[in-house]
Amino acid sequence: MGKKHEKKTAKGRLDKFYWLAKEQGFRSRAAFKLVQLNKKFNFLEGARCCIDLCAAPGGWLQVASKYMPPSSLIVGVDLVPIKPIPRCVTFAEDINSFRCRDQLRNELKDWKADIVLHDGAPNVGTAWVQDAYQQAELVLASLRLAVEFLAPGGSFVTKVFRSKDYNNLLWVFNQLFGSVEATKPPSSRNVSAEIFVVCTEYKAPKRVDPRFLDPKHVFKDLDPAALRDVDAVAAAQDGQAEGSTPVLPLKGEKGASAQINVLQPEKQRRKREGYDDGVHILYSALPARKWVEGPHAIDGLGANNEITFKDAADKELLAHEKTTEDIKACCADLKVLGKGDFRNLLRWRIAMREHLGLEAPVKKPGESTVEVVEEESKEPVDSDQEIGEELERLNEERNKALRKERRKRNEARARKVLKMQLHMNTPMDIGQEITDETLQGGTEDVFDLTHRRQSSASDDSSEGESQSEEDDKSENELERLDRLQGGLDAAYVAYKERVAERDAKWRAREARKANQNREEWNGFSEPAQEGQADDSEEESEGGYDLVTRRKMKEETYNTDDEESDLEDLEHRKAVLAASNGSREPNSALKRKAKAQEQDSDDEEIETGNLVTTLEKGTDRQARQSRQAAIWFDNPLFKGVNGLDFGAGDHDYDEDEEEEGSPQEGDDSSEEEEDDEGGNGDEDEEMDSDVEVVPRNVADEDMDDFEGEWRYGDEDQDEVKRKLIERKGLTTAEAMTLAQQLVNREKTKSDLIDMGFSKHNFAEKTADLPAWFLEDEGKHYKANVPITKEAMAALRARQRALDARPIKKIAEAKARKKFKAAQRLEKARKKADNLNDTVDVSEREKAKDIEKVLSKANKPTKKRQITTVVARGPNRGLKGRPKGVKGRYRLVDRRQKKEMRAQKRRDKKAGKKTVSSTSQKKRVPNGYGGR
Ligand SMILES: C[S@@+](CC[C@H](N)C(=O)[O-])C[C@H]1O[C@@H](n2cnc3c(N)ncnc32)[C@H](O)[C@@H]1O
Repeated sequence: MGKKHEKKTAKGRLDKFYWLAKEQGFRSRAAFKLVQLNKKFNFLEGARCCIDLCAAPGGWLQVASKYMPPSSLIVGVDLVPIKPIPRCVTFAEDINSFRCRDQLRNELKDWKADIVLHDGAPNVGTAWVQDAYQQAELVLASLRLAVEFLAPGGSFVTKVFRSKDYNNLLWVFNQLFGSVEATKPPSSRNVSAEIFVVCTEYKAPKRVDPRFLDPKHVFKDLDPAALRDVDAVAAAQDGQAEGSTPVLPLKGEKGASAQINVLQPEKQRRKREGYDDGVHILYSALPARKWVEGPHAIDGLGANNEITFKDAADKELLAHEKTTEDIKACCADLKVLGKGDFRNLLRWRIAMREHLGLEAPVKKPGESTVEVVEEESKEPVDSDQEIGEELERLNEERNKALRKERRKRNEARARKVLKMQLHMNTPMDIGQEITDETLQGGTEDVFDLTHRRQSSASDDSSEGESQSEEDDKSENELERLDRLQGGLDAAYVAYKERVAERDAKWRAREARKANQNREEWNGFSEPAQEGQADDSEEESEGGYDLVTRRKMKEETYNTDDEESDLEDLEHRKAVLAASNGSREPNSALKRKAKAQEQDSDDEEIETGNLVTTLEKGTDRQARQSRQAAIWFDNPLFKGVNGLDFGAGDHDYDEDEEEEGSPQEGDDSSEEEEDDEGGNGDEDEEMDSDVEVVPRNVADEDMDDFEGEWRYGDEDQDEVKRKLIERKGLTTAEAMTLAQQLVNREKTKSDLIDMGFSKHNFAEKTADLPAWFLEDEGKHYKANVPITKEAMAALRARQRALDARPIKKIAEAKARKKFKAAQRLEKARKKADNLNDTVDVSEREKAKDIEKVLSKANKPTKKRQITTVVARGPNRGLKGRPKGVKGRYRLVDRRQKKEMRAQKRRDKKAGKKTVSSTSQKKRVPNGYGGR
């Protein structure tokens, strides 16, 4: 797919910068153009006052506000109102109007602007030349304002289209600014003819010649050839005193403009030269005789609006038999003719020339009519070849249309298959009942009623309809291929189901799910008990199965309500039916289908996937309502607001609409994305890349906060940072990139560039089967190279993590450290006190301090607990036993023996002696230290 084609589609427009703008909260992708221009020229950082002309939706304003110092004045103006942007003043006005100038004066007061920005694009989409001219005029209007409001030395940044006026504009810029540089930032699409001109060092002349700012003068009277001549420009400037008007070079003789070659209009389009010089008249007529006799046949057709038959000489031609009504009509308005018409006119001209004796008829072998090659125009007109070409073109167009339609159908089918995989759809939707048969190798779609009708109809058709029959055939063939594709997809889904079902884990999961459903829908069993023939069975099935069964009994089970959970069950059944069916021989399948046609409704339900529904729209709606009524019949729903079936449906639609609905002016829907700043369609070459970025609902909410500034949201950065801090760089790829960033092997923009690759924008839906997409999803990924060092770093980090002590140990260590610090602090205070005592000699003081400090450094001794056996005088003792100091524990004899034995055993086993404190807990008889 060529780039140009890509660009035409909405998807082609949503490129890297569109997504970046969305991600970074810019209102349009155009914001990146200013970011990139500023990166190159650095005009925003030092500016205190900025005027943004044609600023809607406000991407440039956001950038200006981000890069300019906090207290700067930023004023934005556009034809359409701009949603408020923090730190920016905006108003809606035409930049050509005096009101705009007055309002700018009002906002700026006595300030002068350091920078004037202009990214304006007129409401384009007409002819290229007109669009280009309007753009050039808009540039001049912005220059007019820049000249009025810019401070000396200020900058003017403007968008210009590469048209014939481009050089003229550049010449004017050069007169007013010290430095003028044209550049195309990377974010500006290559297909767009726009280019940005950055003019710096404004000369601020005391008086500017009004002709500089007058489009009539700048674009019409300036000779581009002279402007390109540097010497001429220099000479023009040399002659000027500062502040006075430079002499504008006079326009030289205009050469004859290239006429539009009516037989090759597409070539003309590619020539972006803007206006032909000297073309001021909109309408011109050419007398028929003059055209026939003249040398420039093709040019005559391109340059004129009409061929007239006013004079007697012309009337002679008008009376000629070859001057048919068709020819007359063609001559009446040349501007509406196509290639074929022009060819007819040229043939008529040759005939007239022969009639007038200006050309001798030239006989070609095997041809009765004579075609004269027109020497003057150097345009040989070979009718056979041309007609052949024309036919070829028409065929090509038709094939293209067919291909497009087919692609659309395939896309729709792919979406349905996807929905089916997500259990959002029924296999009926993709015609699975038909494709199963097709998969068996059958050439006929036996169960396709429409096909049968078509084939029987074709039997009756007459010979005269053979062409339409052929068309039908090719259509049928396409449909058959589509169905075959659909069948393959369905078979793939069935295969996946089978594989999954073989997996024990999957079965367990499904069982759990089924149980949940039953629990959830048990409520349905209650009404079902009312006199149903197969009550017991239904009870044992639970709510879900029950409601399904009831539905099946009521009518054909063929809903396409995508939201319905009921379809899950149907889908499973259909998939299983498909997988079983695919194993049946072809004839058996046909027999089965015939039998089904005769079967009762109930049986149809069981195998109903093979029958095309004949329901009308209203019946279907009524049935769906009944289904919904049964569903919401469940007492579980009682008292739940908004679960009225109809209302629920409506709500859903509304939600969908809201999501898809365009928001306000600057916030766009898909349609708006194709517009330039919401100003209607624009010619692709004129595209100025203002892809307005739609905003999330969350973003809108954020805006509701007063003074909330979404761009560069600190909180978001903080959240991201914390996430990385918490999770760390866990993959070798991330580690590699991080290292490359640190080592300056890669820059931030390199990383952003790497993030956008073919993997982001590959068309993955068109014409591709589901199994392929799934496989692609797994394997079609960007392969980011990793380095040895990154792997080593990750491993080292993992080892360090593994070696980390457990939490309790870490806590104990921290406690120990804390206590040591406390001891030291205490000792320090003591030492200070000692130092302050006056009646002690220095030597003694030093000795005491040393003692205190050494004591503090010693680990504290564990307090000794003396164990005292309660016998003899100590038996039944109340109070402290005699001769025992410090803490003591009174135990009986047996306990003391047990403790000793335990110590011995522990020593033998090499265990640490059980501390007296922990031992204390084990005292069985409740004795404890006092
Ligand atoms: C390409 S958009 C500007 C995008 C803007 N720089 C941004 O970053 O969001 C062009 C804008 O020019 C505006 N425009 C065109 N003609 C205008 C005029 N005569 N006066 C004011 N604005 C004009 C359009 O309304 C449109 O919003």
